[in-house]
Amino acid sequence: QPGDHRAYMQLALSLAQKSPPKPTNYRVGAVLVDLSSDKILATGYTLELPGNTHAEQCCLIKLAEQHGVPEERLSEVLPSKLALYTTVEPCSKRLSGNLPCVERVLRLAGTIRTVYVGIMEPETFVTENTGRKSLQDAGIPVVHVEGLEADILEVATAGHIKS
Ligand SMILES: Nc1nc(=O)c(N)c(NC[C@H](O)[C@H](O)[C@H](O)COP(=O)(O)O)[nH]1
Ligand SMILES: [Zn+2]
Repeated sequence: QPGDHRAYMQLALSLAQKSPPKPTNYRVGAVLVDLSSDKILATGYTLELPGNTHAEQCCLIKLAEQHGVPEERLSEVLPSKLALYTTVEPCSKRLSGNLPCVERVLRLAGTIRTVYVGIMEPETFVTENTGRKSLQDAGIPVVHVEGLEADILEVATAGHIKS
């Protein structure tokens, strides 16, 4: 129901506000929800975990550690109907060269069923985020949860040098 989506996106935004501002990325929050139980399996925000980590990546790292499996084998241990909420759409390319979150989500296709996003990625670092198409081509709908765009963008870019 729309109300739930908004609540999860609002939670993701509150997580994003914990991210240390940096000029070279966005401050993003993510929540991974088990649709069968409506329980939150993991939360994450940009740079929460050591290394140049993304919000979505932090959710997956935490679950991999909890279950004692590598991230790419999470679909063997997680419930089979999950939804990922992320304030900014998953990245399809990272200037650092690290594995993009779209790839991380695609590895879990069939487990992560839907991706809910607050805004599409701005063009500051990557001019065209091709993630939405990749996900939808893999049968993972990307759904825009409306209403928080201005707040999400403000939080996401708080570390950027304002021209
Ligand atoms: N969805 C998403 N979640 C994040 O937690 C995050 N930081 C970004 N940001 C996307 C942006 O395109 C990359 O941050 C830059 O391309 C720099 O790449 P690194 O972050 O240094 O790997 N996007
Ligand atoms: Zn990412």
